[in-house]
Amino acid sequence: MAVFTRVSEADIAAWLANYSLGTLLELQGIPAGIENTNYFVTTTNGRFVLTLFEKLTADDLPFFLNLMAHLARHGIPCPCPVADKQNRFLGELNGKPACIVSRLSGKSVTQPTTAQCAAVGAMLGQMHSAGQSFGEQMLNPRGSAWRAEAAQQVRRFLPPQDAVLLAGEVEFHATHPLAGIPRGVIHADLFRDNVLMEGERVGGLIDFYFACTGKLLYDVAITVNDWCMTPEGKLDAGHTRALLNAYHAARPLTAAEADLWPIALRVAALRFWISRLYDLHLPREGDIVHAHNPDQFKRILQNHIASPNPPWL
Ligand SMILES: Nc1ncnc2c1ncn2[C@@H]1O[C@H](COP(=O)(O)OP(=O)(O)OP(=O)(O)O)[C@@H](O)[C@H]1O
Ligand SMILES: N[C@@H](CCO)C(=O)O
Repeated sequence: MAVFTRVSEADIAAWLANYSLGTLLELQGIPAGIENTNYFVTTTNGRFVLTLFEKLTADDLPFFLNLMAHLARHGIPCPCPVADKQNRFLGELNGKPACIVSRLSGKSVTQPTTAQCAAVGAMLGQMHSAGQSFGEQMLNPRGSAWRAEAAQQVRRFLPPQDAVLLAGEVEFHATHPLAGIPRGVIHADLFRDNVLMEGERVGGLIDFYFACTGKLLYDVAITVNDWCMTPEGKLDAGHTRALLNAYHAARPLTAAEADLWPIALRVAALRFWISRLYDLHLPREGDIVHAHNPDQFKRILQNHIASPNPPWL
């Protein structure tokens, strides 16, 4: 249930007076999601999504809101923040930082087709290209320092062979960083549940709150590790090639990126193995329990280590 902070029709009607969005027609809580409170808001001017941020603070948010506005301006179907009458994207509602963004159409899929993988690859390539002209920077909060620190903290919960695998991988990536390849704005969490599909086309990319500045190939690896994975934790070669070829047509991959592809897949798997272990064993106070299974990413990581020639273009 992702309505942590209640908003009444009277609350939103008063809040909307700060905007040029017309008057409220309908307010509906959105049950999906685990981080923020989300409502669908329909006004006389259209369909929107209201988000109340439960953890991110008003200091964190301008990067994400400005990024979404930038990408939307470039034609990427991502939520576009609406400015209030003082021309600000960020407001406050019921004691929480809040914003209202455009509502996109489509539904997330769980078993993507080859054509849908290609559509996501193309959209990711376009997003990376459009992101090149975004002027703001954000360090990756789930980068190498975080990996080392979080791995240290979860180590004591693991059986010995998993602790060895984890420590070995953290060390490997600390000494084999993804160097000398293109950087830019990355989504960093483009899993299936963060893409709204309309048949074979992408209706929307959502949930930009892990976005940061990083290696573009790492973002491709995060996306492939979710979209192109079989239930056994191995890459589906057809889906992977479809996604990569469509990406390449939008933002050409380089020879240096080809060389680093196996390592990018490993470090992307490691990041989610660690975060899932951390959320399982060390949940933050007030976190609701959710069912992301760390073992799935352990298996993916082990399979990547065992197959050093993953599908490429
Ligand atoms: N701009 C949007 N347009 C259409 N639907 C949206 C939009 N933003 C959110 N949604 C819907 O709301 C649901 C929850 O949103 P989201 O995934 O951003 O939740 P969250 O709690 O912020 O993040 P998390 O995925 O980390 O739990 C999505 O699955 C989607 O159905
Ligand atoms: N996409 C993440 C959770 C949200 O960041 C995962 O599946 O572990």
